[in-house]
Amino acid sequence: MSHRAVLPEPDGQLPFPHPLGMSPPTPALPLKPGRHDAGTSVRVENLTVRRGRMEVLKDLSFSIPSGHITALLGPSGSGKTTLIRTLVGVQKFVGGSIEVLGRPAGDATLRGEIGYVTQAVSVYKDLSVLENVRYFGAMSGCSHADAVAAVAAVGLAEISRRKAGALSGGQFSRVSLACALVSKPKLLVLDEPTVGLDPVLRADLWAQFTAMAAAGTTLLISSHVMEEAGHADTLLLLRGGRLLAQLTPAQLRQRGGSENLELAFLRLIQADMAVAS
Ligand SMILES: Nc1ncnc2c1ncn2[C@@H]1O[C@H](COP(=O)(O)OP(=O)(O)OP(=O)(O)O)[C@@H](O)[C@H]1O
Repeated sequence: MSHRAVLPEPDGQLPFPHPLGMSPPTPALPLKPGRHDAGTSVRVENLTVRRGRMEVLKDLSFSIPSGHITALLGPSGSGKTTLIRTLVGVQKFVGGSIEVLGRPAGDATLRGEIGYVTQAVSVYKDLSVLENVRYFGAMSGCSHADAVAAVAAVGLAEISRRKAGALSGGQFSRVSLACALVSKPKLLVLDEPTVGLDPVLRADLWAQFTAMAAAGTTLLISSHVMEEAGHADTLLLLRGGRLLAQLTPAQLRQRGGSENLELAFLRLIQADMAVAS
């Protein structure tokens, strides 16, 4: 279903959430060597999104390089989820253009190529880990072996027959990740995947994301945790619906004058506020 063919809800949301999955060229960023770089996966140009009466994204332009990890960071309410929803094609936009993997956001042909893990985990509690992953995999024509591999990739092989309802919070959210991974998406979009996870699990997940990027997957990951930004190749910093900067963690440390990414981001925000006032 094309983005334009779907009637939006009054606040601009599309009437169904489906797991879908774009720009002036981004200034050249010094990305880590050795990663795939087949070009650009997402191009966004002058994107404006309204929810209700509020303009929640204002004239954003950026691009996301293929085969790299891009972290989307910003204070609560800055528009991270809205941006993700727009990229995957479930949120209407009122201005600008978005191209995902060379097609308009929301294009039906993108369905099998984008994995989207929402903040609210959508997993069936009365199905086992493997059954959940097989169910979501079946929608994209994946085999049993694909499902087994996805369960193993998130470290749940040993408990693959356990009901999802009987898992810990961290295990539960990894089932959701396996459901998104099973179809081997080219673009994986994760909305705050590490919320509520302990530091060990968080580190495990980031190691998996890094391995996926090395294998050629493009990842867009939103997070509140600035510490995690250090694992990403590129950072998109949002504030109040505007793109404050797109830069590497090293560039953020340099611009913010601190090795501590949280402090460096805070200084960028303060500088932005000073300019605005
Ligand atoms: N359904 C909605 N209708 C109207 N406004 C909304 C709706 N959902 C979100 N908003 C508003 O849009 C803005 C951006 O919200 P969004 O959820 O994208 O931010 P966020 O950065 O993801 O926040 P958080 O980190 O807290 O999840 C906020 O001001 C929010 O109040």
